[in-house]
Amino acid sequence: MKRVQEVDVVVIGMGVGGEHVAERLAEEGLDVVGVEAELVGGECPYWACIPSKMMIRAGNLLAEARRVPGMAGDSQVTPDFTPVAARIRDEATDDWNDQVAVDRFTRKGGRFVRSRARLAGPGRVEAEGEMFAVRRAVVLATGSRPQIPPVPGLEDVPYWTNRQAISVKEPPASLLLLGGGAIGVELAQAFTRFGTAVTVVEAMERLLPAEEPEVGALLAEVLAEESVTVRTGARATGVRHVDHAFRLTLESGEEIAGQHLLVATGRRPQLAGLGLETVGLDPDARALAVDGQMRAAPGVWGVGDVTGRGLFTHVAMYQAEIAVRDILGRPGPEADYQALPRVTFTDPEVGSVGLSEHAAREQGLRVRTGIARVPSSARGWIRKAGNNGLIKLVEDIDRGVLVGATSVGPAGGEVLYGLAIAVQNEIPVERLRHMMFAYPTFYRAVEDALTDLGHD
Ligand SMILES: Cc1cc2nc3c(=O)[nH]c(=O)nc-3n(C[C@H](O)[C@H](O)[C@H](O)COP(=O)(O)OP(=O)(O)OC[C@H]3O[C@@H](n4cnc5c(N)ncnc54)[C@H](O)[C@@H]3O)c2cc1C
Ligand SMILES: NC(=O)c1ccc[n+]([C@@H]2O[C@H](COP(=O)([O-])OP(=O)(O)OC[C@H]3O[C@@H](n4cnc5c(N)ncnc54)[C@H](O)[C@@H]3O)[C@@H](O)[C@H]2O)c1
Repeated sequence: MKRVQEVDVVVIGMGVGGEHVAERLAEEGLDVVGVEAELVGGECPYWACIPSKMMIRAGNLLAEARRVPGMAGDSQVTPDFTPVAARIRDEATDDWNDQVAVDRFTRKGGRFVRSRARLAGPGRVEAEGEMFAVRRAVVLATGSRPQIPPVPGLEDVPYWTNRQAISVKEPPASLLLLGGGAIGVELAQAFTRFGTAVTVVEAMERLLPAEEPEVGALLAEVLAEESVTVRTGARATGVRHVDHAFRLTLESGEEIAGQHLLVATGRRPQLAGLGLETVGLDPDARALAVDGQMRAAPGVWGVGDVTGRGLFTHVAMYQAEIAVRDILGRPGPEADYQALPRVTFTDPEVGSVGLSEHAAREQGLRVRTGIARVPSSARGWIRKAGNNGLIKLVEDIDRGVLVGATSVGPAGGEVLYGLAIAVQNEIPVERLRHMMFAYPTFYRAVEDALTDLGHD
């Protein structure tokens, strides 16, 4: 017979989403148990956002230094990955030790349990041989895991996921990257800048296929200029690992080789083994269905990647705050994803918000688009080397508001901010047209894109 302990809240999974809920509720004085099977903080600080952005920052420095000739003198760049790997170990992950995060939570009054937890009926959670009787809320924040495609042979070879790629001490001599999505393009560029021979194999017709088609075309050009081999519309039909090398066979019959193989073909919510059926939820669902207040079932809330909405840290944090409010019984707006922003941190950065032109048309909207190219703007022309980019706006003609926008450029993710405000707040396009745009900023290209609206 297990010991039963009464608590107010149990949070299962202490990634960015769960950690935020657990800390906030503990601060509010609730009796909170946080259960984490691996590291408190989850994927983002240890194997994802933060260390990958450290690699990217280092790669960007190399790229800027390589742009000096013809612009500001001479430069000779000798890449060295040692400081990058050291920064990831020392500053980002504390050598994959979460003690600081555990202490932060317990100092706020929470109780931490390192275990894999599961639901054991309404208001019941089992973890580390203990049973918790939960008075107020169970929060499911179990995140996502890599989705591995059914390529024959893949299960038998030592492929990498983001975890191994992030943990390297040296860049590989060559890398096959299966998947040209967010991870694929970010890491392809970061590694090529350190001398890795990278080949990206993307099944769809373009890189970042969920983004506007102009984005995939632009990124393919940028990556090709940096010696990345990009194979789009390419399906892998088999893989072997022979003599310390991976050999990937494509549908065409061609075989490509690399020292390592990184599989970055998407992620799927982590629901297996959670005991969802014990609270009347579908254990085979693709994602945890939640309402606008993050409720999944009576007494059960869900936040973060597990909900399948966006799979971004900022979405997990946004949902976490809504769940906290709701658990505390405080009123507030429901989750609203109409202006969900995304930024892929390539150079140029790819920012987008709301609907792509295709998605808007699929929804039956009458749309028109406007495009401006960053190199044609004053700031882009001044910048010269490394000035690739574009602004694309999608207007709902009937309402006269932007429903989507894309901003690619040297500061594409930051330029997105104004566009996100416009989409979120449905500011009339007519009013945007009469704003002043500081000269010569990158965001001034938005004015050109507004002028271009309707001139398709
Ligand atoms: C390479 C890479 C780069 C990324 N870069 C960015 C970026 O730049 N910006 C951005 O916004 N997003 C980025 N993301 C996405 C971001 O990492 C995720 O959206 C974010 O981590 C989701 O947080 P989460 O709390 O939902 O889940 P997670 O961070 O996955 O945390 C879930 C936690 O639950 C634990 N867990 C699971 N099951 C159980 C159980 N039964 N019991 C106990 N614990 C359990 C897991 O061990 C894990 O620690 C990136 C992802 C990857 C892979
Ligand atoms: N900057 C950021 O915010 C950032 C960066 C990295 C990752 N992430 C998050 O992590 C998640 C996972 O990243 P990801 O790049 O793995 O997923 P993704 O969904 O962004 O891209 C996966 C890509 O793999 C392709 N693909 C799928 N099966 C394939 C196959 N068999 N062969 C070849 N290509 C195939 C898809 O068409 C897609 O382009 C993303 O959805 C994103 O939410 C965010």
